[in-house]
Amino acid sequence: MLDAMKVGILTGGGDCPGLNAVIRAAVKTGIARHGFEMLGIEDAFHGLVDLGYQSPHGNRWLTEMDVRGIQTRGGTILGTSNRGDPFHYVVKSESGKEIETDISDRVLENMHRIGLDAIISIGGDGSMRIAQRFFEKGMPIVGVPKTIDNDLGATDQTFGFDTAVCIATEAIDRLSDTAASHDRVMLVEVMGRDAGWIALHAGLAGGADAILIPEIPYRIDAIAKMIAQRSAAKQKYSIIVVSEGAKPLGGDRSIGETRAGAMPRLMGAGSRVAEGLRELVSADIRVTVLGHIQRGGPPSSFDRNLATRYGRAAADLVATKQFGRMVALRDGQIVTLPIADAIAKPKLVDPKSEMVETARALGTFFGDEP
Ligand SMILES: Nc1ncnc2c1ncn2[C@@H]1O[C@H](COP(=O)(O)OP(=O)(O)OP(=O)(O)O)[C@@H](O)[C@H]1O
Ligand SMILES: O=P(O)(O)OC[C@H]1O[C@](O)(CO)[C@@H](O)[C@@H]1O
Ligand SMILES: [Mg+2]
Repeated sequence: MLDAMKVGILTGGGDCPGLNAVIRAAVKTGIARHGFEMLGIEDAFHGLVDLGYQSPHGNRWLTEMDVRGIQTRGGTILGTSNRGDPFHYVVKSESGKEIETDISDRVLENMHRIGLDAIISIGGDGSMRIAQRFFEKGMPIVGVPKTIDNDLGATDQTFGFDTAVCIATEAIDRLSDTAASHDRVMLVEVMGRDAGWIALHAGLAGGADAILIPEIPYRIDAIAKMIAQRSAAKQKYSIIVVSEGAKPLGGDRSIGETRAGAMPRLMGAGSRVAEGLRELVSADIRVTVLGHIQRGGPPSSFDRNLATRYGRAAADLVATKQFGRMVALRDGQIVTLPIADAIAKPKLVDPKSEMVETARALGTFFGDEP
């Protein structure tokens, strides 16, 4: 009899609703259909950088019991990391300075030491870039696209996005009540990095008066004019959704902290718009930053099902040894394609898209008109 395939599964990048549903589907399909032994790797690649890594569980063999019912839970039972790319691993030099180094060979050695035959990597653009580099170094790896940002190419949607949009929409609904009651300008800052997907979808669903996305740089005087026009038309309040990556025309994103081995943190886009507006309008202005609320909690049924379909398809990809490929959603169907295609270019909002045009048709302002 052939030995069972040993398959490692890990989650990388920021957590997002639906990760546990992928893990459950891949583990159940892997064990029951393909006879795999499934190793849960802790905190993205950290569990393969150091086989003694425990934070707090360490790597562990997963049974069907371990994944029972977890599709309803946010977060990831495996833990994750958005700092720890093995090709740019951060270590402390003798002087205490943080420096980046390539420890990818160690990850491959450790993988062979445990006897793993394949890896399922669940992650966003950052994780897929890492997966592609490992594939090019000979690692048998398949990808599953996740991220609330929905910025990964080659798939119509990543799981987690739908839940994040639902949370942001609910927040806009709630803030609209206060805005209307107090005649205020309410700014809602949402996540999404350099893509305006969450802002666009939640803003349209919540009937926002303005949506500021990275793909359409804004002019603060134009937003002030919109507020004045609304006020003159007896609409004394305004809801403005601001992507964390939004930027003024000719300006740059609002960046907070930068740390070695991690993407720069986007911070302060909403406050920056508020500060600009305070100089131009007399209305009372408040800023709400939704932050990580968008990433936690139970996934929507759409995300659970998408994640479940992805997890099953990823296990099937491993069983048929189709490495270097990622599962994706295309026109409602689960398909597979090279990971390289998914990372070729980020998926951004097209300012001329039907959805933007629909919002404009309803009077939504994008901050770009005189
Ligand atoms: N699988 C991983 N293992 C270790 N580090 C990772 C992994 N994935 C991403 N990182 C680190 O996190 C950084 C940020 O990645 P990024 O935040 O883009 O994650 P992602 O996978 O795209 O998911 P998301 O965008 O949803 O957070 C990467 O540049 C890398 O340093
Ligand atoms: O959890 P962290 O490290 O603050 O990362 C926040 C970033 O991760 C995401 O939530 C997902 O990529 C982005 O929308 C956001 O910019
Ligand atoms: Mg990303």
